[in-house]
Amino acid sequence: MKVFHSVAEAGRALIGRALALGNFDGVHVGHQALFAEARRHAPPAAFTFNPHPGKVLQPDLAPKLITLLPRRLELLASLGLEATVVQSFSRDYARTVPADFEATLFDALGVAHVVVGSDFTYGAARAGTVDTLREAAGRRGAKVHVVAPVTVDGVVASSSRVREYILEGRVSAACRLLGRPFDLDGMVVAGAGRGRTIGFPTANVDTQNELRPAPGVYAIRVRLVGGESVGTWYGGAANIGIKPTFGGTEVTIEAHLLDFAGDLYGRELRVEFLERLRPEQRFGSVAELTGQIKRDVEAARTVIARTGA
Ligand SMILES: Cc1cc2nc3c(=O)[nH]c(=O)nc-3n(C[C@H](O)[C@H](O)[C@H](O)COP(=O)(O)O)c2cc1C
Ligand SMILES: Nc1ncnc2c1ncn2[C@@H]1O[C@H](COP(=O)(O)OP(=O)(O)O)[C@@H](O)[C@H]1O
Repeated sequence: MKVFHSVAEAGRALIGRALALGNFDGVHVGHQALFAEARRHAPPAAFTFNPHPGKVLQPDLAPKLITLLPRRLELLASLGLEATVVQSFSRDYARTVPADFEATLFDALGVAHVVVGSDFTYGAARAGTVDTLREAAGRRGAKVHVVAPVTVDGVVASSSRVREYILEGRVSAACRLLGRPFDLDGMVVAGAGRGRTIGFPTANVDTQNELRPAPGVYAIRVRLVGGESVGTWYGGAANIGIKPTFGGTEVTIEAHLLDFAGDLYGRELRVEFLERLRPEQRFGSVAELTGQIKRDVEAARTVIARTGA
């Protein structure tokens, strides 16, 4: 997938294409429906903003992102989009009037089809609507396709709903709306070195991702992202929390990989959250904790076998 960091850089590359518009945080099943619709009309491409407009316009209220830009682009590429335009979003850009945004799409980029969700608005004060977009397209012989909200088990797929689920630790519910497990990438850093001594070494994952699941114990899949054995998957059990048994105060994300022995320090991992197993607890002794971790690992094996990981 080609990534253009401005409309000027895209030049004539998107002429006649079907362009899906949105922030696409999380690239959930609703977003995926937009790309599927685009594909029905012409070679598909996406137009998205970075930073997220909320971060620029209301930094204090801005949500934690499900996907940082590199992951968002990776997902868009995996869905078969030919190109994505990443429009840099600023307070200045936010003043773009609807007619100028329309000119960007249909005159500068020259796309033949635009695909949006039914609640799409654009331009300063969100004055542009699906109706004004349709008129602007019609005047140039282009078409607008509006995709109805996608629901899963009666829940409308939305980035804000996915964020809510993740923050509540409801990672299997998030998975249904994302169409894949929620994941985060991070580097393995050193911890207190206690894991090995209790029989469950854990990779401490230092992530840049803004959103993390609520504290608790999870069944996970882990993929090595860079270096040796890239792409290999391991099942695992993760703890997100402060390790109250040891009087910890800082929240860490640690992953015990099943059937793995080796050195992970300095490696990059992708951790996929499959299912929440239980809340984090304070145990009266290390023996009680390790007894419980054994049971967690067995529970994780069952989940992983069921999800076909
Ligand atoms: C599956 C799993 C579940 C865990 N559950 C808890 C827990 O409920 N309470 C707790 O205090 N620590 C829990 N831990 C964290 C362990 O205390 C931690 O892995 C161990 O102390 C090693 O820490 P270190 O990496 O800082 O050396 C869990 C770890 C794993 C892998
Ligand atoms: N099955 C495994 N799962 C996770 N890490 C493992 C595993 N086997 C070996 N390791 C290694 O052990 C390290 C964790 O050991 P641990 O004693 O918990 O130390 P630390 O507290 O520094 O993370 C990992 O970073 C990794 O290099």
